[in-house]
Amino acid sequence: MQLSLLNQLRQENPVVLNISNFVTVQDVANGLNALGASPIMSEEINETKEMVHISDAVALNLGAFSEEQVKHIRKMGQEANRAFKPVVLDPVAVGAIDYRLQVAKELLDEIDVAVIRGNAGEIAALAGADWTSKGIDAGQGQGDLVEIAQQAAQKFHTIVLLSGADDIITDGKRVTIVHNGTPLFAAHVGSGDMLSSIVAAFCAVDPAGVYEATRVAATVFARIGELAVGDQSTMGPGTFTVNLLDQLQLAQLEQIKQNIKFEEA
Ligand SMILES: Nc1ncnc2c1ncn2[C@@H]1O[C@H](COP(=O)(O)OP(=O)(O)OP(=O)(O)O)[C@@H](O)[C@H]1O
Ligand SMILES: Cc1ncsc1CCO
Ligand SMILES: [Mg+2]
Repeated sequence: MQLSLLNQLRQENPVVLNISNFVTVQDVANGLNALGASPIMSEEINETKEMVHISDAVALNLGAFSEEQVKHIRKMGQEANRAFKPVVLDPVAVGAIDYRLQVAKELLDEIDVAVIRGNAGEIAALAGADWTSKGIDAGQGQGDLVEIAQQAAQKFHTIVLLSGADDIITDGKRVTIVHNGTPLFAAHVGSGDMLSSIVAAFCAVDPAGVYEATRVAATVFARIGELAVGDQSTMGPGTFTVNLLDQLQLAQLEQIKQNIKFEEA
């Protein structure tokens, strides 16, 4: 795996344009900034073209959209397609709310999305698989998550990153499973949103290799979570959040490379 993309990202400092949600906007901005990218957020549709022009990648988060924001998201995605800037979509809670699923599918029809990053419930809903989601959380189901991720990737012609205890990255055929990470990620609302924007940052560094960029992003983020926990046996989400932000900036490639656990299929 080309983990050295992290150093390239830190050198290039790509601008990542985000449609964020009001819950996690600061996590996303500070997470990108600490890692070595340059975040910018927008809530004004009239600046879309200029915003996309100055950006290297776009992350569209469906966490708390309104009808107005959907118009903005559509325009931003289409503008990014015209400018050949990679687009990442985070389909928050589409497994729990049918209306969200419908909007997400419409956007996927209208925008050429490079990567969909969601949890099991979200990706299962997009794939049309049997699964019970719970709000923004993954929920429960019986299906094989690798197959579900592959189905979603084939259906929408994208790379899919299905995150959770294991992260599954697939283009519909190739599969990488990353075992690194910590359950404390799930105790911090916004871990997933941070990851989606970080995927966009890696895609900006290597737009020709979205699959590689996505699996590197997942691995780097998971290892940084582990470094944030360190050898402490008890840690709560408060300290984890602070340490995560620190490690996003401080963690060096050599530390990240230690103890990588992934398999390819
Ligand atoms: N139990 C776990 N063990 C290890 N890593 C985990 C676990 N749960 C989540 N993660 C990691 O947390 C990060 C966010 O993924 P997650 O699937 O929790 O996103 P999400 O459900 O969209 O989160 P949110 O919407 O609350 O921000 C990923 O890097 C994932 O690998
Ligand atoms: C809690 C929550 N509600 C809508 S978005 C969000 C943050 C996770 O994306
Ligand atoms: Mg999420």
